Amino acid sequence: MSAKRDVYITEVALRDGSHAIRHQFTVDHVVQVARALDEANVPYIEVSHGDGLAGSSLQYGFSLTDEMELIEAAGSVCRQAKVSVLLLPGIGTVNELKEAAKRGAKMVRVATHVTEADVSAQHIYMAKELGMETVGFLMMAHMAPVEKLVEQAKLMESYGADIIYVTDSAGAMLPHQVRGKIRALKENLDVEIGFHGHNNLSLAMANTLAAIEEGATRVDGSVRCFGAGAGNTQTEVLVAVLDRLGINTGIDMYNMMDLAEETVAPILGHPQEITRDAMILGYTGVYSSFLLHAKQAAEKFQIDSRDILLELGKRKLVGGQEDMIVDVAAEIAKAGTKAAR
Ligand SMILES: CC[C@H](O)CC(=O)C(=O)O
Ligand SMILES: [Mn+2]
Repeated sequence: MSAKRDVYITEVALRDGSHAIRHQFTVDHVVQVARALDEANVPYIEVSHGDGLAGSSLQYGFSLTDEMELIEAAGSVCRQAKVSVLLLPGIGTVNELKEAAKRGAKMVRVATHVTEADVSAQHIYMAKELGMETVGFLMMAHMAPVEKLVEQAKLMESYGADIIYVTDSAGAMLPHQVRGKIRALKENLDVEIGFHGHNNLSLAMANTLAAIEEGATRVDGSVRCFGAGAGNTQTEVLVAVLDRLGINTGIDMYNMMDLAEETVAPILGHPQEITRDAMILGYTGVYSSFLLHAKQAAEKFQIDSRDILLELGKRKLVGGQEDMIVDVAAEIAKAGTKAAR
């Protein structure tokens, strides 16, 4: 396997997939998956609560296992892969970042809403001080026009980020929109550009390819689509498609396929599909991680989860507003009518 990779894939199942199983990863899950990913020569493996370091809470859902234990366990079985963590300033602090670095994390993705990059400065400075590879991760990128995205990305670059990601958190972006955003970042920044997609409109692969064609050299995938909503770009399929395009990821396709089928499928527990709820996430531009919260609220108030999701989209809720999902559900139930479609 050649050492030079054209595109670097970050495998996010052990972090984004946390949303899909209500943050119930065990050390055994993480060890099995991380070891196999490392053997498949995946360069980066992200491990954290789904909402990033310190996400374990009433608001976001409690983790079964302390994420620091999971981070350490992943690092202990990786020979070449680097363990990455996600950090949302305000949820995680520099203290958790330092602890994650101590436990073996080598990369951090400092994630903010697409218009709030200024809150990432302190965490990016600290990550650099800790010697970590540092990524600025601009979430809900569909909500900002290109000029705004560029402005925010430049802020993160000015704080010292090595890489900037366009993050399609809702799986709402269309390929021409991904192209426009990645192209603008390539034209205006000097750092590497990345893309993180969700498959709610069945466009994660197309969007990832569009990003790569425009010059992204960092992309995310989750094995077996093990991520929030309908999941992310399916890593093992992405490896195959990029290989067909002559783009070297350095990752062993057979190893990835075996991992997906034999290890990850049983952990996920159900096939990852574009369900009607997932489709609504992409259609209306709602955070993929809101899916299970909305389903739970729908059950509680005996209403259609699509009505909740549509209303969340209309109100343009962003990460951190999970508590409002129940409020919206209560309002819909009280009104006794379906929210207008
Ligand atoms: C809430 C954090 C979120 O899951 C990060 C991410 O993967 C995304 O925005 O897509
Ligand atoms: Mn995601």
